Amino acid sequence: MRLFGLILAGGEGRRMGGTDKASLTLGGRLLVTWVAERLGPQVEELAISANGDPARFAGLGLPVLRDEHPQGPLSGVLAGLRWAAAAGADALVTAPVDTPFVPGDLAPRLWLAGEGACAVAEAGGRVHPACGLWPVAVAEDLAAWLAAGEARVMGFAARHGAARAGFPDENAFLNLNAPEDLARAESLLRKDA
Ligand SMILES: Nc1nc2c(ncn2[C@@H]2O[C@H](COP(=O)(O)OP(=O)(O)OP(=O)(O)O)[C@@H](O)[C@H]2O)c(=O)[nH]1
Ligand SMILES: [Mg+2]
Repeated sequence: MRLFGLILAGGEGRRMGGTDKASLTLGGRLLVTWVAERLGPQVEELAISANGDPARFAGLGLPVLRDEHPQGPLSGVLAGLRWAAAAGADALVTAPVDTPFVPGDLAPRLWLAGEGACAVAEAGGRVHPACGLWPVAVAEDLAAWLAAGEARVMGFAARHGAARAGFPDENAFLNLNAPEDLARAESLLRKDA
């Protein structure tokens, strides 16, 4: 089984005041670095899904994949699936750049839950579909789904009967959408220290 990984960082961060969330720091480290360090060891190859100037990620040494048509996170998933398929991977594991505490066993648990088919993460009764596993075989169906104007990750997961992989720690999926979420993540870090 060849699993590739993708950090979703193609959003505009409007709730964060229009900041590129990848460039925010938590505990003195870039958010994109947090996610790269957690997801990278779980996959064979890792890339970043982002629009705008790719030079801002040069320090990470990872491929940067642009959306063909930015239409939400699924546009990034499609670019990632095409990249993974071209390199002979079986599936892509995605995690958003604003989820710094993403579990170190995300990929294997998603893989086990879905037995290689689509799977999404769940913790504390909430589903986190941007933390998901997508077989390369769904790429063209995703392209058609996006072309039909659909954009919801949860909707696409449901369309493929995605399995749910349960995780014990809700904080692992803490999503930094607004400045107060970043403050909460900083306070969790201080508690752990
Ligand atoms: N490739 C790609 N990723 C996206 C797109 N829109 C959102 N994302 C990513 O999907 C994840 C979840 O999106 P949000 O939490 O809404 O982030 P966002 O869109 O940057 O923030 P808001 O503008 O406040 O909604 C984040 O990691 C985003 O970077 C897009 O059009 N293309
Ligand atoms: Mg958004």
